[in-house]
Amino acid sequence: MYKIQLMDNFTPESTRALSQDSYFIEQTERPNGMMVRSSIVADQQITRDLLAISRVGVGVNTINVEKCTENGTVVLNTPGTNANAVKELVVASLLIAVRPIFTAVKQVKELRGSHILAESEAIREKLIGHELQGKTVGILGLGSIGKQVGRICYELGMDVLGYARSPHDLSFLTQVALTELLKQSDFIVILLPLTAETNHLLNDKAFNLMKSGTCLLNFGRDQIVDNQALLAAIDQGKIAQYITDFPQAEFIGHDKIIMLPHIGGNTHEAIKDGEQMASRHLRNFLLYGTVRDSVNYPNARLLFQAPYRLTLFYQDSKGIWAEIVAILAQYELEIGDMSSNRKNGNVYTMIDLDTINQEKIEKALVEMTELVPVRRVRLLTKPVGIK
Ligand SMILES: NC(=O)C1=CN([C@@H]2O[C@H](COP(=O)(O)OP(=O)(O)OC[C@H]3O[C@@H](n4cnc5c(N)ncnc54)[C@H](O)[C@@H]3O)[C@@H](O)[C@H]2O)C=CC1
Ligand SMILES: O=C(O)C(=O)COP(=O)(O)O
Repeated sequence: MYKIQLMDNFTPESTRALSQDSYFIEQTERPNGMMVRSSIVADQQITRDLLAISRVGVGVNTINVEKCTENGTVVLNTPGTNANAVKELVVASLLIAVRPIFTAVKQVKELRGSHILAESEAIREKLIGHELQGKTVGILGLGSIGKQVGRICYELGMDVLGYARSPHDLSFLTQVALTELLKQSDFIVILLPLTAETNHLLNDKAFNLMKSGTCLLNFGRDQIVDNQALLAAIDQGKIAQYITDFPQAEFIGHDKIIMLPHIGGNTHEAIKDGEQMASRHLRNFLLYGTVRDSVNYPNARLLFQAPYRLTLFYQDSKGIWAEIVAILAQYELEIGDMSSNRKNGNVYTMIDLDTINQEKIEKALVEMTELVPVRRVRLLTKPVGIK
């Protein structure tokens, strides 16, 4: 039985994949698996018992991934499940940026009397907007969301620039260096994760490169923008409008800043898809050792044909594999089938075993766990019902 802790409110249907036969959902201080949406996972919650954290959503800045990696805890997420939701809100925000929609609705609400049509005709003069067509939009981050936003902006008739670390072959946008994107764009949309590299990526230097009157949209994370530099850029006229999905105290009441309460991925469709994918990922890792969509483990899949499976997660260091093989040989554990994959200096290996001797496997597990580069060793038994 694996103990699963649900860190946020999840619908019963979405956690159906966590079958009651193999899982026990409870609030416990030492769970083996965690399902989390936006709650912060505290460092002390990353205990030795914690095998996996499954994030419903994409950003993992609320989880200490480095600590999880050292602890051998896999961190899984659900890329793509909320991409359409964010894309649609970015389009709405671009339209809000060019058309005085809120002011228009407010002014019409204030109209009274039988001449409402004539009166609304009269207020139109001060409600003239702009069009997106023909303007240049620069997209920072060409992942699941960035690509979708790029495509729809192209379909809206915009010239689309994109910034990414590696080359992408996307017919609807031109990939450029960051400085070029900042210089040429009328609209800049942040769709990057928060990392050490992207923290305050938009600082004084970046704002100085921008055109006067640029409109900035932030759907990535708050800290990608240096707030003080942004306020100065607004004062200098570099930024005409800032629309962010991450409210900040220092922006309250600012007439050039629109704040949304982190609702980019907040649709019933995206939440349902994300929860289902996260619970499937968690179940497949706990039961079969399968890894899909992890930020710290490499992807790994192996048909579970033998009765037993050994999984090892270890630092990729010289001689480690020879040491593991020596332990297998010493305790007469014969490799049936195996898979081994690398990511960011770590290796994840699954070894299927046809037969084990209980006493010997226990000793082998202890010795493997004691190898310095090894972060996590697990012995899985083929679940009943799997052919
Ligand atoms: N406002 C909201 O509700 C939501 C916000 N997000 C945010 O948007 C981010 C992106 O989401 P997805 O597109 O789904 O993720 P993704 O993982 O598909 O894409 C992220 C992209 O950013 C790129 N990237 C990372 N560091 C970079 C750097 N230093 N320079 C250039 N490119 C870099 C990656 O290579 C990847 O292509 C998430 O990490 C999250 O912070 C995501 C979903 C909802
Ligand atoms: O997926 C992400 O990174 C998001 O920002 C969406 O977060 P949420 O799942 O809505 O708390």
